[in-house]
Amino acid sequence: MSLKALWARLTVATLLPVTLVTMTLSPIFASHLEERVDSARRSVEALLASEYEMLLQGMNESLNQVLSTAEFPLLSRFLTGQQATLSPAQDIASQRNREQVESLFDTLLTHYDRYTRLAVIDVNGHELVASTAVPLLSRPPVVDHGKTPAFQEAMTLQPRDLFVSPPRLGASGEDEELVTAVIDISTPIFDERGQRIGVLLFTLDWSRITANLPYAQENGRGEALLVDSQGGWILPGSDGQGDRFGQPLMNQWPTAWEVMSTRNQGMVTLEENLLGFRSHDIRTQHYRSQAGMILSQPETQPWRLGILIPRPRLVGILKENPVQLVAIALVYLLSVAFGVFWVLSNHRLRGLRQRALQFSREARQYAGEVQDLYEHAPCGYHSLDSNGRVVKINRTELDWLGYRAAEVIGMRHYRDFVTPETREAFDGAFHQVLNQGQEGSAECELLCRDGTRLPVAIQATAQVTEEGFQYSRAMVFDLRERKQLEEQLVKLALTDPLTGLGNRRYLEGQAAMEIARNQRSGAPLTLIAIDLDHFKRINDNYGHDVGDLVLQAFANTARELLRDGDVLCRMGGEEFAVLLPDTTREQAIQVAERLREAVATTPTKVGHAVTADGMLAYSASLGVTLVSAGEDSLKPAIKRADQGLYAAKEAGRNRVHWEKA
Ligand SMILES: Nc1nc2c(ncn2[C@@H]2O[C@H](COP(=O)(O)OP(=O)(O)OP(=O)(O)O)[C@@H](O)[C@H]2O)c(=O)[nH]1
Repeated sequence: MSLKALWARLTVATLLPVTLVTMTLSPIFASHLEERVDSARRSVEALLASEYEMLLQGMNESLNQVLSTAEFPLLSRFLTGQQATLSPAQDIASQRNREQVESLFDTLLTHYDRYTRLAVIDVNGHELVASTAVPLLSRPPVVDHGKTPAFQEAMTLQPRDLFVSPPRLGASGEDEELVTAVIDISTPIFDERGQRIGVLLFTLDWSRITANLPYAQENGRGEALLVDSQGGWILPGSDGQGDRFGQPLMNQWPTAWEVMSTRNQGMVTLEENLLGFRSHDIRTQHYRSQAGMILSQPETQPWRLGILIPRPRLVGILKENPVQLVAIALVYLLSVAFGVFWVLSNHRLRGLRQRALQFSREARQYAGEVQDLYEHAPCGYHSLDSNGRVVKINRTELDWLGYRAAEVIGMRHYRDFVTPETREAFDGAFHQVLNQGQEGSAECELLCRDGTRLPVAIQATAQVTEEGFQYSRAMVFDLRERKQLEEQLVKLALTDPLTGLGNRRYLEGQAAMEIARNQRSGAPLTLIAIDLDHFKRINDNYGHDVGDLVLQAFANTARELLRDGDVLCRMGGEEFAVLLPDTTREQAIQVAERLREAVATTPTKVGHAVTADGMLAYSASLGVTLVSAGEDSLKPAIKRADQGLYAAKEAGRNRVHWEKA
C-alpha cells in the first residue's frame, strides 16, 4: 500500500471516530443545552418579575409620598398665608409655616434619601420653598415654574392626581459635570375649600429607584434594560451616572430593540443572548399606589423593562465543568487513537499478508521448479517403502525403464527391475538403508521393458523420523556412457595403435586366462615369438613410414593366417607374439612355419616412390615354445620363445626354432 493510501486511511480513521463520537454525544449535549436554555429562560422570567416588582414598588412609594405630603395641612396653611396680605402677626405665623415646611422637606429628604429636590410652587409658578438633598446646586434653582410641564400639568389635575415626568438628566452636585437622572413628580395642592392654591414638586433621584435593577442580574452576567417608548436608555449607569442615559437601545442592541418595539412582552432568543421583556406604563400600572390619575408625556410611555442574559452555549457549559471537558476530550482522543492504531496494525497486517502471498507465490514457483528438476533430472530418482515398493519415481527413470508412472508407483517392487545378476548388490544396499538407516550404494543393471539392460549406479539414503524408517530415497545414475568409456580405455590400454593388435599387457591378460584354463583342462598351450628381420635396415633405407607399413602388413598377414582363439599381439618394436591355446608342439611349429612362409612370400605394398615395383619383401624369425603346465605366468615361456627367436636369428634368420621347456 502506498504512503498516500495510508494517509487517506489515517484521515478516515481520525474523522470516522470523531464523527461517531460526536453523533453519540450530540443528543446528550443537545438535551443538556436545552435544559440550560430552559433554566436560563426561567431565570430571565424570574429576574424580570422581580425587577418589575422593584421598579413598581419604588415608584408607588414615591407617588404615595408626594400625595401624602401634598395633603399636609401645613402646606395648605402656608400657601393660603402666602396669598393674603398679612398683618405683622400673620407674617410671623407665615414665617413659622415656611420654616416648618422647610423642616418637613429636610426631614423627607433625609429620611427617604431618594429625592434631590422638594419644592412648593404657588399658582403663578413661583417657587416659594425649596429644599435640595445635596449641597446647593451651582445653578440657580428654578424659581419660575410657569412654563415647566411639571407645573403646567399639575395645575390641570384634580386632587390625588399626579404628573410624572420622563427621567431626565439633572445636575446633582457642586460639580456641574456630575449629573444624575431625575424624575419630576408634581401634584396640585388644594385648600380646605377645594381651591387650587399651589403645586408640590418632588424631584426623584431616579438612580435610587433603579439602583437595584442592574444588580438583580444572574451571576452578574446578565444585563437589565430600561428604555422609554422611543427606545432611549432611561436606566442610569451602576455608578448613578448617566453614561448611557438617553442613548438609543438600537445602537447597542439593534435586534433586541427590533423585538421590544413591536411587542409588549415576550421572550426571544437573540444571537448571543436570551431576552425577556415587558412594558411598564407609569400612567396605568400603579395599582398599589393611592394615586388617582397619573399624567405623563405620552411619547415616552410605556417604558420597557428587559433582562438580557447570555444564551447558554455548549462551549460555556463544558468550560464550567473541566472534568467533563477532560472526559470528553479523552473519549475523542481514545477513539482517534483506536482508529489510528487500527489502521496502522491493519497496514502492518496487509504488509505481512502481501509478503506471505509473495512468499507463497515464490514457494509455489520454487516447488514447481524443484518438481520439474526432479522429474527431468539427468539422473533417476525414486523412493521405496520398507517393502521395496516404489512410492515415487521421476520421469527420467520411468523413460529409461519404458514404463508409465501408474504402472510402477505402488504397483511394482524396484527389485523386479534389477537383473538377477546384480540383484544381490541391490539387496545389500537396500538392506543397509532399511535396517541401518545408512547410505547405501550399488552398481546394478536394470531390466527395461524392451529387454535392454541399463547399467546404473544407485545411491540411496533413508528418510527416518522419530517413528522410524519412512522411505528410502535414491538417485540412479546411467552408467552406459561410463561403461563404454571404460571399455574404450581398457581397449586403448591393451591395443597397439599402429597395428590394431593387442599389446603386451593384453597378451598377459589373455595368457592368465589361458594358463588357468590350460591348468584346468590340461590342454597344451604354446607360444610363438616373432621378430622381423633387419627391420632397422628397412627403416634406415626407406624411412620410418615404410617401416610402419611393413609392421601393419605383417599384422594383417598374421591375422589372416591365424585362427580364432589364437592371441596375436605386438610386444613392442618389430616384435610380435602369438599364444596358441589347445595347440601342441608340432601344431605350433607348423603354424610358425606357415607364418614365416606367408611373411616371406607376401611383400608389403609400399608404392613406386619407395621401390621400383612398389613392393617391399621382408622376413621374420620365429621362436616357438610350450607353456609348461606348472607355470603360473607367461614370463618363462616368453623368455624361452625369445631364446628360440635368437637362435633362429643366429641360424640365419627367416626360420623357425623350437625351444624346449
Ligand atoms: N618403423 C618403425 N620402426 C620401429 C618400430 N619399433 C621399432 N622399430 C625399429 O626396429 C628396429 C629394430 O632393430 P634391431 O633391434 O636392431 O633389429 P633388426 O634390425 O631387426 O635386426 P635383427 O633383429 O637382428 O634382424 C630399430 O631400428 C627400431 O627403431 C616401429 O613401430 N616402427
